[in-house]
Amino acid sequence: MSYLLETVDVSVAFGEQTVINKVSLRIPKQRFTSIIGPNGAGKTTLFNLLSGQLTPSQGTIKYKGQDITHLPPAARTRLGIGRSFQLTNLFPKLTVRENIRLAVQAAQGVRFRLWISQADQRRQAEDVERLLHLVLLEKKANVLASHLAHGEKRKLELAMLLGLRPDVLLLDEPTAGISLEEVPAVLKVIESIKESNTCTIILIEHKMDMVKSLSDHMVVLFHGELLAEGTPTDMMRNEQVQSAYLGGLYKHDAAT
Ligand SMILES: Nc1ncnc2c1ncn2[C@@H]1O[C@H](COP(=O)(O)OP(=O)(O)OP(=O)(O)O)[C@@H](O)[C@H]1O
Repeated sequence: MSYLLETVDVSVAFGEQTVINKVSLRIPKQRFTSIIGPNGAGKTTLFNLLSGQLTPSQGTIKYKGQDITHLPPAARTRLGIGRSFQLTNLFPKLTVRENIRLAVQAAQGVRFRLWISQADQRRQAEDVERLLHLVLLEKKANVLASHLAHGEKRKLELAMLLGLRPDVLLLDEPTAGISLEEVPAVLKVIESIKESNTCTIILIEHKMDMVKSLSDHMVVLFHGELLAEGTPTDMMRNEQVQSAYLGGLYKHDAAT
């Protein structure tokens, strides 16, 4: 199996507290990997290491075999690592279609060109419509982003990320903060992205049940350490994982 992203013995400490402790991970290419673990396990910190918001105090991060440990976030984005940023990248006064068009144009580098060919324009328009369809926002294409419900904003954010044509998509709790009724639609969009087979997806989530049917591979973090990894079925059966979630090591409704 080929691996896209790899961490080798990566650690991070904030003051006295070691938040990620010697984590070695290999993320398989073109697969759906979920990083799960209870609150405070270190999931977001690990994402920050992958996307470049944080530099590890120890260890190495590799992307397509290249050492990216000290590359800043923008350089990683250019290499094809796309990360969702909890709705901060939307333009509220533009319509849904205009928002997606901006992302598609950025990927084609046409925003800074004075002239673009008709073929490029056509390709751009086709891309925008394809993404609108993929994230189930066709009926909202002409609505201002600021007028969307929270779950719809999440879907728009996904379309914009995909517009940038990433090789790997880092999704940080994509259903967090949205209403229960909207969760299935957002999960359906994520499933469609998976089925489109265009990129490797890494998602963090603290509720195991939410992502077990979507995931090919699961990584379980606990107290900053890699507790276990494997298929969702293996993880559901794994006694250490069960006790981390259910057996009093962690008293929360995280597994439900
Ligand atoms: N910038 C920071 N400074 C100090 N401590 C931090 C910082 N960021 C995270 N932490 C601590 O690191 C630990 C892991 O946090 P992190 O956000 O990575 O966990 P998580 O698994 O993503 O949790 P959640 O599911 O609640 O988002 C927590 O104890 C948190 O308080």
